[in-house]
Amino acid sequence: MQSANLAPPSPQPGALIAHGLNLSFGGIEVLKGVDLDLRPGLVTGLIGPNGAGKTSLFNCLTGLYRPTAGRIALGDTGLDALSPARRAGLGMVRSFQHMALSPDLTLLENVMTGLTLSRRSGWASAFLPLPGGRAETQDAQRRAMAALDELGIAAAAHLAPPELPPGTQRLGEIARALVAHPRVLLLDEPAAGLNAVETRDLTRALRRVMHPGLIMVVVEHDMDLIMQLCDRIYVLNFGKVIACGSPAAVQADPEVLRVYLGADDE
Ligand SMILES: Nc1ncnc2c1ncn2[C@@H]1O[C@H](COP(=O)(O)OP(=O)(O)OP(=O)(O)O)[C@@H](O)[C@H]1O
Repeated sequence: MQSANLAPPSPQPGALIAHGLNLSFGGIEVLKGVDLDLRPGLVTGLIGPNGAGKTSLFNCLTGLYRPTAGRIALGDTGLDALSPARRAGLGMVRSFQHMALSPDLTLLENVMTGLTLSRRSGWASAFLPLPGGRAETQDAQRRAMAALDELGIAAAAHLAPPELPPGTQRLGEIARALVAHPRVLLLDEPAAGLNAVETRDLTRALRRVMHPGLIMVVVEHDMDLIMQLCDRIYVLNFGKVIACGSPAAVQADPEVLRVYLGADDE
């Protein structure tokens, strides 16, 4: 069993690494010296009480927020000077809390929008007789259908999101995020608004789509999902990493228990 200590694991090729991240807003320190080692082939959970800094940390990784100190790298590529769009171009995809699908497109079309960045001809080619456009659209449809199939919701491909239960819509959002085969998938509260059965199905689907080249990072308050899905967990409290390790090790960590049992008087 891995121990819940803060010693940084040895670096791994292709990992998403953060070192010494600080973030402040108007003198208030939101992140304090955060180190992360997010590895390909592992699902890493990021947990902590409300306001601990989890979403802010996601925002630093994707480039939405500029840390006041520290370094972030994906494999050999330093990300610090790169815009959110450049980071997305490197294969970093993020789902936002409550990021809805478009109600005016079918589920399949929604997932196809996840390929927009990698299309050569742009969406005009889907409607105009441009050379190569039709083949590209057919390829996008094939890829989107494969993503839906992988998540077990291909039967709903031609329905519009308002016709679908929340769990299927959420899986559709995941399919849209996965369709372009990202290197890094950052999920912000994927179980928000789902019932227990939908959350269980989501957990299984996320486990199924994991592969050795994918770095999956999940911020979530649902502890069942976190404990069943994650290989490693970082626990944040007041902007600091207080524990890191396997689900079993983190659950047994006295500092984590103190924070989660409400005995934290910091
Ligand atoms: N743009 C901002 N301007 C000012 N303060 C901010 C900003 N973004 C985040 N914060 C502050 O940073 C702290 C951490 O917020 P953050 O949303 O990252 O926490 P969290 O762990 O994701 O919380 P939750 O679980 O409730 O989503 C909070 O005190 C929040 O008010």
